[in-house]
Amino acid sequence: MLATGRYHIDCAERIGIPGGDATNKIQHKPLTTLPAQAMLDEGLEVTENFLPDGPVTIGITSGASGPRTAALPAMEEKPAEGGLAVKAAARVGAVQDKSCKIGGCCGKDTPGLSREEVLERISSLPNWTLSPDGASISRCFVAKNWAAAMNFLNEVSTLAESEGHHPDVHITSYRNVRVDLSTHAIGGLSLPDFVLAAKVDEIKVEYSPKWLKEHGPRE
Ligand SMILES: C[C@H](O)[C@H](O)[C@H]1CNC2=NC(N)=NC(=O)C2=N1
Repeated sequence: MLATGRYHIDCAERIGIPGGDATNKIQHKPLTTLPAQAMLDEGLEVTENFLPDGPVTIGITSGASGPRTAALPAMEEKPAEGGLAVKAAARVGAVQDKSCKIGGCCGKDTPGLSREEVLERISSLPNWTLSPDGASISRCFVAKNWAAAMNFLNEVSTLAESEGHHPDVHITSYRNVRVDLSTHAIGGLSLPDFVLAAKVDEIKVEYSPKWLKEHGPRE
């Protein structure tokens, strides 16, 4: 039995690279790439012909804390047009709900994250805090003025629409900004929340100089 490689993927969509491309490919996270980078689809590699010709035995594990709902479909689905991943992802609700592109799922079947996964992922998002009930993450800051607050939230809005995943946004006292993220469909946190949070952190902010002095520089 030919030994194949071992690949770290976050959802079945990474197999076969959806879009009708049923070739023998896998997009995976090398050990040298940090989870926070992978959440932004950075540092991923595509390995072609990752399965050898002829009969193979594939072992699939969702790992100690990975969601079974993400691994099971990959086991049950027969390879089909568009690759195993597209069929499997459809079972996880990704393809059915095209509006949400991040992580490929935003429906009632969206796998929630375990407490351990939430704590691991939020540790790579220093601007964000976990709600007391563990069901959402928030980012708060004071902007320079109303225009700065609105400019930021307008960019958040454009990002949310392009990703099909939407935060709750607030402006109080004309420039205090708060962004809350959770996955409404499951009433809790899932991968899309952390991916969107990382992308929100890439938006330039004009902070209140006083707030910035009190809270330290923001990257
Ligand atoms: C139909 C629509 O795509 C879905 O309701 C999407 C929209 N944006 C979403 N955003 C968030 N945060 N959670 C969701 O469950 C969600 N679902």
